[in-house]
Amino acid sequence: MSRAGEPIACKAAVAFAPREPLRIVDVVVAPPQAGEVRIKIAYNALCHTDAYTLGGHDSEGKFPCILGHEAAGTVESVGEGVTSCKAGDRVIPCYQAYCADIAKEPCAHCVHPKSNLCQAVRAYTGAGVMKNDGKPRFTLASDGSEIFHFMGTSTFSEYTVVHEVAVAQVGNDEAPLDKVCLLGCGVSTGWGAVHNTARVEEGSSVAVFGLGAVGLACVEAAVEAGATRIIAVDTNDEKEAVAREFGATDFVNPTKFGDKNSQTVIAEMTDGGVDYSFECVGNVNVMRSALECCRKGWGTSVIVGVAAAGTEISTRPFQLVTGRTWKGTAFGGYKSRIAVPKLVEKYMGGNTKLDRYITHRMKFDQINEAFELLHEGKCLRCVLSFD
Ligand SMILES: NC(=O)c1ccc[n+]([C@@H]2O[C@H](COP(=O)([O-])OP(=O)(O)OC[C@H]3O[C@@H](n4cnc5c(N)ncnc54)[C@H](O)[C@@H]3O)[C@@H](O)[C@H]2O)c1
Ligand SMILES: N[C@@H](CCC(=O)N[C@@H](CSCO)C(=O)NCC(=O)O)C(=O)O
Ligand SMILES: [Zn+2]
Ligand SMILES: [Zn+2]
Repeated sequence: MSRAGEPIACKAAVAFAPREPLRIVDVVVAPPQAGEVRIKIAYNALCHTDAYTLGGHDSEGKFPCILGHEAAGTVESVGEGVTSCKAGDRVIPCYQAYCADIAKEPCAHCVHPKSNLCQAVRAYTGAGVMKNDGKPRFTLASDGSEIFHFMGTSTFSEYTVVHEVAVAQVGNDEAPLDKVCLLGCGVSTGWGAVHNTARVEEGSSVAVFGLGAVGLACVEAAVEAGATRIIAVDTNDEKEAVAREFGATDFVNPTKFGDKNSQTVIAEMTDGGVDYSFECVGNVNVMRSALECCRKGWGTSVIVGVAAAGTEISTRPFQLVTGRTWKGTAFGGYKSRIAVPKLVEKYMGGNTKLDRYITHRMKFDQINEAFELLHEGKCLRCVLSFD
């Protein structure tokens, strides 16, 4: 029986306050308004950014909220005027929207070839509300109080409401949602950081700092781009095996460098520095090392990690005067709604390591255990199922 136009009561994992475990409670999800889509979420993975916001490090973090932004599901119903998807479509919610083929007046970023930072709904997703009326669509079943959205996706709920501009079609009917949910954030971001943001060329040398799913996706893409030296850097020795499996040629652990810093060690290993580096940790000191381990003259460092509120990056300006470039990337530079179905096809073509990032599977109600695994460095991606 269709529940279109009606509120839906369901389970969600609510973050009531920073640094508190999520609580699975009954919530009410309002019907989608104009330009909105209600999605039944099937699978979620945890990204470090969920942990970062739950940890109280996000200057945009609002509580209580429903976290989650790496997921896949099926459209339950759509609001007035929605044309790009319909009930029953298999979709991936995208925290990074794309409005060019939907909005009457697309934003400047969506029409510009150099940006994927759609601004159509960004102010609202940052504030944890929907654009139409400036309110959330979630309320607590127990007392009717409002619960904020997160990153415009809030996928840690059986049902969520997102803006139409944030809904990517899976496209391929055969694509397994329990795998392609990963394309909603971390893996796509690492692939895109290498191919779109840095544009790593054949024969390059690369250093990747942080070997979670994002960093390993950088390693995977660097191999694909033809990099011949890939130095994997992590403080956890247990990451060496998986880094080498993904194609890293070297592994180093900065806690074992003694008096030397990472930039000195990597410059020595490469006779002057790497062509490209990727910071996939979210630590401003590591960001500095990642920049400074790049080769004078042309080395480029890409910041992928998300650093805590209040922190700032620094380096000697001389590092840039002498030809290094410091860049950053959000969702790997992919224009989300048009890129995601292509990434699904790439996966279906069989030439990716996407399955390998899934190290754990759990039921949705084990979500706090999944967060613990992520913090302990024991998992790349844990996929949570609602069934
Ligand atoms: N820019 C984007 O669009 C985007 C997208 C997804 C994730 N992120 C960010 O990317 C980062 C990585 O995400 P993830 O899900 O792979 O995280 P993760 O927690 O799975 O992996 C982080 C890795 O960094 C390692 N590490 C910790 N401190 C280190 C140090 N000082 N030096 C070297 N390695 C260190 C850890 O051992 C771990 O292996 C996070 O900051 C996340 O918020 C950004
Ligand atoms: N809210 C934080 C910034 C968080 C951040 O940088 N998010 C990344 C995506 S992380 C995905 O796991 C991003 O894409 N940022 C671009 C954007 O949010 O528009 C803060 O306020 O510092
Ligand atoms: Zn846009
Ligand atoms: Zn993420």
